[in-house]
Amino acid sequence: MKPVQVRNTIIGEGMPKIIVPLVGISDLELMDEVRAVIALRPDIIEWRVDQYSHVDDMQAVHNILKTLRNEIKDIPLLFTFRSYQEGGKKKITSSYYKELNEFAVQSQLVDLIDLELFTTNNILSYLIGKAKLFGITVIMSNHDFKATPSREEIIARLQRMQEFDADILKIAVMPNSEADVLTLLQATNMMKTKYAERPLITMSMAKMGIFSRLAGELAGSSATFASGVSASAPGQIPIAELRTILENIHQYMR
Ligand SMILES: O=C1C[C@@](O)(C(=O)O)C[C@@H](O)[C@@H]1O
Repeated sequence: MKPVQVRNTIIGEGMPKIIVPLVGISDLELMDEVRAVIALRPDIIEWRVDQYSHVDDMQAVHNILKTLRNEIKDIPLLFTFRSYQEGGKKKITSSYYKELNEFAVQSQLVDLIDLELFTTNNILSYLIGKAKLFGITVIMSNHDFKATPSREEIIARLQRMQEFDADILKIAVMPNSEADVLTLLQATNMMKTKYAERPLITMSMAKMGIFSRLAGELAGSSATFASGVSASAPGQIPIAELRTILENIHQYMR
């Protein structure tokens, strides 16, 4: 597996990287939130654009994105519009999904972009092409907020992302039993050891899935999401506590 470097952060090497989301809905909230999150020293900051109340106003998105970029300086910034079907806040058309992500890629203000696997094929291929052209790292993603697919299905989805030439492959699933958490961890480890040429990010959500957010170094997930000011998905734990756990595992595991 080849690590991916984004600014000074190397994903796929050493301790799993910690990503903290921004979920503010107004400009004011986002400004307060970004300052608080920077102070928590995340490896990567994710802007969950679907949470932003002016997401359908491209000029507003552009303005706040410039401000966020100025604030966070050299910390890698991930731009994520999470679709409504996959747990996001806002319903938009597929043409606006295309427009928004294309704008982000071309803006030179973001370092990574989240593109969902289950986006219409031609839009997905188009956006990946654009991202490659502009040197933006693509995290391709899939989310199941209801259940955990079989180990084979999880691996198949991650393989499809790799076939699309995504730089990083990500899946988040919901456990309905402890065994489901182990299924996600097994799928991650099988993918990593047998098929993955690129870094993976995997998690089993909610309280039951917490182990998966800590076990990246064992199972093969190269990054994990922690909460900063607020969580963006069930099961995220505060960054300071997560970092202590990951550092202890890193120190005593090798
Ligand atoms: O895809 C993910 C993972 C996530 O859903 C989680 O479970 O931590 C949180 C989201 O903000 C992010 O875009």
